[in-house]
Amino acid sequence: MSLSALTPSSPIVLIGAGKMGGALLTGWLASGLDPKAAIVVDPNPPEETRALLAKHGVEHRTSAPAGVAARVLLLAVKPQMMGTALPAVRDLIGPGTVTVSIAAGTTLATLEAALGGAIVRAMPNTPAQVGRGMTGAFANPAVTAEDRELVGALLSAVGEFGWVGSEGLIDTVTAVSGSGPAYVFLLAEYLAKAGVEAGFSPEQAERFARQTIVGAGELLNQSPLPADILRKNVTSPGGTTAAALNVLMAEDGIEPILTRAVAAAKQRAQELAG
Ligand SMILES: NC(=O)C1=CN([C@@H]2O[C@H](COP(=O)(O)OP(=O)(O)OC[C@H]3O[C@@H](n4cnc5c(N)ncnc54)[C@H](OP(=O)(O)O)[C@@H]3O)[C@@H](O)[C@H]2O)C=CC1
Ligand SMILES: O=C(O)[C@@H]1CCC=N1
Repeated sequence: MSLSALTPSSPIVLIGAGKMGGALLTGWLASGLDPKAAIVVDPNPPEETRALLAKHGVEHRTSAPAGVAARVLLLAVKPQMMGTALPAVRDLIGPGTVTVSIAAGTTLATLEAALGGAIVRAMPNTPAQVGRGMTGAFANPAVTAEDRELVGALLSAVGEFGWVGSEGLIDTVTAVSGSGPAYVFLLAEYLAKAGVEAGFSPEQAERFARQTIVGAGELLNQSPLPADILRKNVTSPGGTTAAALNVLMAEDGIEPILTRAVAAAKQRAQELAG
């Protein structure tokens, strides 16, 4: 099913159009969503979203409109705002509505108690802003095959998309790919800092570190080889990379740290569930 299933009388209503909501809307519009088939509800959208709404003529409301039954209700507010947001959007739900929440931690049980009906929990990430996201999703039993197709089309509009087999795995998606871009950006920051230590100017360090992450990511993207082989291809026996990897792959190196970081993110997702 394509986004043409969404029409002015059967619209998608986006609640919260900040970083993620704005990225999703950008992808939908680029994938052919009729701007008249979208309504955005956000009391205070950021400047980029305001420009996007103005450019495409998408209807913007500061609170949920009356008399609208959404085909898709997409919740993209912070988990901490859900308590306020959920009662305010209940009237947007009709018999054919599928609700999609991208909030970290907010459970299907919470969403079902507040809204009922067909509900999907999804977890995208910020590379969705450039159409290179990774999104995982899990649906409750009320979600129909048609809903799944439509939700899949919406989430595929900003990158890769896949259903996961249990709700618990959404917290794993959150910890690995939802938060994951931050881990990669931190690596870019620290590589640049280490470059300064090793003699670069800050500008040089930023350029060489950034392009290394970009280039390695693109090689990983284009190559059929798995990450460990690509790593080994950089590593000459007895060479410079081996010297660095001896540090990074030591017992107290990057693996236990990353494992702890992902576990901490997953635990926080579970805490956000309340
Ligand atoms: N950022 C990320 O990397 C990812 C975030 N997520 C999830 O996406 C959700 C949104 O995150 P993000 O886009 O980063 O957050 P943002 O703060 O950028 O966007 C949320 C937007 O919703 C607005 N808002 C607040 N309350 C309401 C309301 N009651 N009704 C409508 N709009 C409201 C906010 O306005 P105001 O600023 O005035 O509060 C803001 O414009 C979160 O639940 C997060 O867990 C999921 C994947 C990745
Ligand atoms: O930090 C967070 O809670 C959100 C969810 C995944 C990425 N950002």
